[in-house]
Amino acid sequence: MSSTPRVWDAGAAREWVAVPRQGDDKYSRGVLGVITGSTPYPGAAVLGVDAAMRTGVGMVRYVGPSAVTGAVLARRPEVVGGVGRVQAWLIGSGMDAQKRSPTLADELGRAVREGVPCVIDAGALDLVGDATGPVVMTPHFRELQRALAGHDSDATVDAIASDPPRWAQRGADLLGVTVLLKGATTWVAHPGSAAISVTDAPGWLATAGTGDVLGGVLGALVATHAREIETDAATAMPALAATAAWLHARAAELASGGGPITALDVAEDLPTTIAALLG
Ligand SMILES: NC(=O)C1=CN([C@@H]2O[C@H](COP(=O)(O)OP(=O)(O)OC[C@H]3O[C@@H](n4cnc5c(N)ncnc54)[C@H](O)[C@@H]3O)[C@@H](O)[C@H]2O)[C@@H](O)CC1
Ligand SMILES: Nc1ncnc2c1ncn2[C@@H]1O[C@H](COP(=O)(O)OP(=O)(O)O)[C@@H](O)[C@H]1O
Repeated sequence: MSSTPRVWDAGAAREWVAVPRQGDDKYSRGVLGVITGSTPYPGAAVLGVDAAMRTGVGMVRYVGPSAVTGAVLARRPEVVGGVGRVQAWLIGSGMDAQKRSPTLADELGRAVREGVPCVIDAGALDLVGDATGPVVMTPHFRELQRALAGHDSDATVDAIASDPPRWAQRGADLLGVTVLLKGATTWVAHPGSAAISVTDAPGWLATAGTGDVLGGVLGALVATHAREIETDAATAMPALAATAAWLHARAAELASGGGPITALDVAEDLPTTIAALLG
């Protein structure tokens, strides 16, 4: 489908932030399961988990190597370690698919086949086709090229960079999932729907680890909208992806104030950004 892209704005984003209701508890708000990070990239797990908690979620369950779990807990002692019931999974940030251990392959395989919504990033993008529930994948240009390599030989990095909305849509149509394509403008596409753009992120956001933060924001939004996704995933998944990119861009703007930022700065400014959005 090629209708005019929609530019996501505050009014649209406000509809997709779950505010705790009277009587909610940590489970009814939504639990996010996270399998991210690795010995070479422990920071990706810390960044994603910190961002998820600061976006607002009932609980995060983290599954990973003990050293990475230690780093996550040192930053966020609220996190619960180990597998348990979750409303959504965030997987893949800070991982290398080529170096996946059998244990990790088993954990990731179980997660994507559980039927709950999955946010799939970086080193788990090869598992998109195995998922049995709704998926939003979060590639940058090189990652989208790799994900489409077996599907469309025209999908080069240069081609994707020269027309990101077309390739986000092509990725969504070929893989049958929601695609959030990262870049200076973020493009969200879903099979059969008009694309959504998220614009005006500061260029300072182009720094290591901000994509890992975005994964955490999106994971939290997906985990706190299980009911909406079950009712109408085709509406909810792209809307939640666009809202995550919008919050991420606005938190980056707030953190930056015109100057440089780190990925953790963006995560730290998420609560103020969300409070301002909710007014
Ligand atoms: N703190 C952390 O733990 C971080 C972990 N990260 C993780 O790192 C993994 C790899 O992500 P990438 O996006 O880098 O993966 P990509 O494989 O897409 O990018 C690597 C590419 O960048 C090229 N490259 C490397 N250094 C370069 C340089 N100095 N100048 C120009 N090109 C250069 C390489 O040749 C390669 O083609 C992912 O799992 C990601 O989640 C990143 O998010 C960065 C932060
Ligand atoms: N020039 C830019 N202007 C604004 N935002 C950008 C720019 N380049 C990248 N971004 C954003 O920064 C983030 C980088 O994510 P990613 O490439 O996954 O990095 P990392 O793997 O280091 O976390 C994405 O949210 C992307 O949309």
